[in-house]
Amino acid sequence: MSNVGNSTNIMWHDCPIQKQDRQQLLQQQGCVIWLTGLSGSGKSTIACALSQSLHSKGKLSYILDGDNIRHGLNQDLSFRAEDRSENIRRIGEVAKLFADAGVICITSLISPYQKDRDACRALLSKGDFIEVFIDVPLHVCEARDPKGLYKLARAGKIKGFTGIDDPYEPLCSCEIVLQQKGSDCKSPSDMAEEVISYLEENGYLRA
Ligand SMILES: Nc1ncnc2c1ncn2[C@@H]1O[C@H](COP(=O)(O)OS(=O)(=O)O)[C@@H](OP(=O)(O)O)[C@H]1O
Ligand SMILES: Nc1ncnc2c1ncn2[C@@H]1O[C@H](COP(=O)(O)OP(=O)(O)O)[C@@H](O)[C@H]1O
Repeated sequence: MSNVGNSTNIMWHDCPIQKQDRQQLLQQQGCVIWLTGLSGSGKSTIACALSQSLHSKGKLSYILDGDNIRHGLNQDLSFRAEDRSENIRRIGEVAKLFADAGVICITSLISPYQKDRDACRALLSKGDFIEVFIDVPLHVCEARDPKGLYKLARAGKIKGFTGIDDPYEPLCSCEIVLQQKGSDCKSPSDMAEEVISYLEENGYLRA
């Protein structure tokens, strides 16, 4: 019996069918691909391109998108620093369950704080957390502005908007950097293929 947080006298139950058995069934390695970057950097688009490419290869993936999860599980959370941290923590825990199920879980969240991303990495076994920084400069994201949110933030109609009056802490160390700089124009599917190459080279797409 143990105590975890506010839960007392609880006991972990194991099942004879484990992650390895599910991976064998799926012929892949369950893992978390953590996409992070500014609003408008391309997280959702790249997540979809990646999921489509994996699907065409017969690999099971699932996307946890920040905007979508805030429609349900995380609808009680705002964009204050502590709520963003709780958003990341919960999605990190859900992603861990997907990885344990043997699924390639793709998360698509701004996740602006290094310590929150590191805490999610620490939830998983070594190699199961693949951090991907979508390194697109603010001026490019702002020029895209597909939802008109940067315009509203610049006009002071949204307070605490990432990149404008709220921080984004770039990555110290991560597995993959996808850059969109100057004349280096990569399409979302080019970027997704960079991630696929990493997965293939590191054995994630076989049991
Ligand atoms: N204040 C503020 N700052 C940043 N983003 C905002 C804000 N308010 C609303 N939005 C919209 O919420 C989307 C980001 O949600 P996330 O859950 O990914 O954010 S976070 O990781 O908790 O920081 C983000 O989606 P993306 O553009 O896909 O990143 C925005 O559409
Ligand atoms: N590699 C890319 N090159 C050019 N435009 C892109 C690229 N990736 C995404 N976009 C465009 O940028 C905009 C923002 O993309 P989105 O995936 O919604 O970003 P995020 O989820 O990070 O907010 C969309 O209009 C999308 O079509």
